[in-house]
Amino acid sequence: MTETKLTARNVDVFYGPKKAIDNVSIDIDNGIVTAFIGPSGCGKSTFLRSLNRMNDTIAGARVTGEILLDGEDIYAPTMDPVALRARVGMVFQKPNPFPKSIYENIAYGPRIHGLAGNKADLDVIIEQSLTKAGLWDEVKDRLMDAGTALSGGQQQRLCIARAIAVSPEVILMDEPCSALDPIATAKIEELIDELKENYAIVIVTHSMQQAARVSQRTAFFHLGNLVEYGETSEIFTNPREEKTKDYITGRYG
Ligand SMILES: Nc1ncnc2c1ncn2[C@@H]1O[C@H](COP(=O)(O)OP(=O)(O)OP(=O)(O)O)[C@@H](O)[C@H]1O
Repeated sequence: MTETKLTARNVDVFYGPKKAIDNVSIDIDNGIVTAFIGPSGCGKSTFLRSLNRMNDTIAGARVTGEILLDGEDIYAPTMDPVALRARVGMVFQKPNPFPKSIYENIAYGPRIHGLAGNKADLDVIIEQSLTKAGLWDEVKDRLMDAGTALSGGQQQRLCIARAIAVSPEVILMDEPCSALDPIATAKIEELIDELKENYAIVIVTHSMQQAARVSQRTAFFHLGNLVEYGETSEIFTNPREEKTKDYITGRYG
């Protein structure tokens, strides 16, 4: 049984006068991976960013409608966006470790959110986060090395560990494998599969094969609209909408 973690109701997103997302409503469940697919420019990243108020950081971007996290309005004036982004973490297309040690990359979040009382607590969080991200064995003997000295795939797992370190409920991933080779991609996909037990995961991907491999639900976007949303197996074998069928059979996009 899954439970709804995030609910979007009638969400529009504008960049200045231009509407990039048009009246999207969707429920995103806990314990599964939800994939956002669709042709370039259809609004996948824009909608993803609205789920943890990352669009707040873009001048001219405006979100209307309602987005609820466990029933709580994330755009309410009482919601602190920094605290929200710890609960709804994000991993980007290009791995973006801070120019600091592996240790400090993970320690930063728990420190600013007051999650560790002392160094021993922090050490535990760091080991646990790196273990969950499948990176501990590779880095345990060089935690003071620069995060940027790791391979691209390791850097992406470091960024996942950094997101995990602040105990998020949701992890948003915006094309997390697009800068990685197939082996590093396979590792991240395995990791996503393991992590889904404990989080709601949303992944934007250009790869339909990846969506089919990692997700249980798929949302197909086109020109700012959510065209179809359902079980991934249904979307890929028996889509209801003609537009979805055209996209998954490679007719455009
Ligand atoms: N910062 C911005 N300022 C103005 N317009 C933007 C901005 N970011 C995106 N857009 C526009 O909003 C629309 C949706 O873009 P978005 O990046 O969300 O699509 P996408 O489906 O994620 O695309 P891609 O798959 O190519 O990454 C596009 O028309 C894009 O040009």
